[in-house]
Amino acid sequence: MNFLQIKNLHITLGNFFLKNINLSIEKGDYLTIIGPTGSGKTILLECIIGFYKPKQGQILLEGKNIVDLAPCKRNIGIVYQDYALLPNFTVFDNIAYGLRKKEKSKLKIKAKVLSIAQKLQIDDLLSRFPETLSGGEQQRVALARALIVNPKLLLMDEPLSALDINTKRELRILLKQTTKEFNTTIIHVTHDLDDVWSLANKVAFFKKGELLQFGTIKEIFSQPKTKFIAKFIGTDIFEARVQRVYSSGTLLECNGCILHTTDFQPSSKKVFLCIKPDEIMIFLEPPQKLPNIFPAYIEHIFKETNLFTLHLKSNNFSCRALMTYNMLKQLNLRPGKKVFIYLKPENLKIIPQT
Ligand SMILES: Nc1ncnc2c1ncn2[C@@H]1O[C@H](COP(=O)(O)OP(=O)(O)OP(=O)(O)O)[C@@H](O)[C@H]1O
Repeated sequence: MNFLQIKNLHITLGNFFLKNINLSIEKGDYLTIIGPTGSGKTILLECIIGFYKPKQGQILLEGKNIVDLAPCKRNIGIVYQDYALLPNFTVFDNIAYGLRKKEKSKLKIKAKVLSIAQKLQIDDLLSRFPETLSGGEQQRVALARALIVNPKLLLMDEPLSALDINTKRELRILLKQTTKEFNTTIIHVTHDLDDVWSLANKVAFFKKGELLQFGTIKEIFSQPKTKFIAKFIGTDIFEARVQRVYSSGTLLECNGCILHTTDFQPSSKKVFLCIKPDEIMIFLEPPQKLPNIFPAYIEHIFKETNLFTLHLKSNNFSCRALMTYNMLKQLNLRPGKKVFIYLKPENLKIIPQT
């Protein structure tokens, strides 16, 4: 039995439809929901918590269909981007708020609040009021308030998006540690692929009310099902033709280059070739006896967060490569420099052109 199973779910809200959603997760899974704006990610969360009733379908939590259960009876917590703390309550009272409905012993409440506040490193803030806290501190309080009642399932709608990069990083670590310790099952809506990489083990991709792909993080990132998903997750896409399928892979023609990949796509001759910028290798001299080596030069180098993106141009195509600062320095890479690109056959993925 799956911990959470969503079966044939249809939701209608005004002119918007979520259509035939099917997915299931296990206890302790961390599912991130991604996709363009307006694709129905929040509506799905709010349907799971019980704010909207589906038109059709089931939401089975530990085998029990909860669609007719009042939100307060579902034992599902939710954390929003804007924290939604009670302004006239201290941090202590905000965290204790939900627990007081279940637990009457003041001593037990105090001990639980202290314990979770310590875990989330906000125990020195307990007497303060929300408006005196930073965004990162408020989000920790919101998280403590959600976790203290030990929800079966915790839903989070862009919980880190209002925070700066460093606070996001710290909170991701805390989120990972705390939810692991509590063995919380999480569904987290985000626009930030760093959240997906650092937190999730499963990913659901939505577009215009449809679940386009659902799978493990490896499946989504290494085998995106459509060109749209591949682009969204930052992969470079090229049109290619299958030349030959052989026992250990496929030979492709792409802009006049012949490429080897270990991937198969037998259903289609015309395919898209996906190259992930973090999987491109750069050499100063052409390595011997390796396939898929192309001379290129560096057009531009851009700094993005703590990595550098190199824009590379070969005779046949342009692509991007991600590098650390150390790598850039070690190879003395700069705009205009000639290099050799190595596209490892295992890293080249193909999807059909439909
Ligand atoms: N109560 C409502 N009644 C009618 N339409 C709604 C309602 N709530 C949301 N919508 C519409 O449903 C669509 C999906 O909304 P939703 O908030 O789920 O998108 P989202 O994928 O979470 O987007 P974002 O990434 O921008 O937060 C949007 O077009 C939105 O305008």
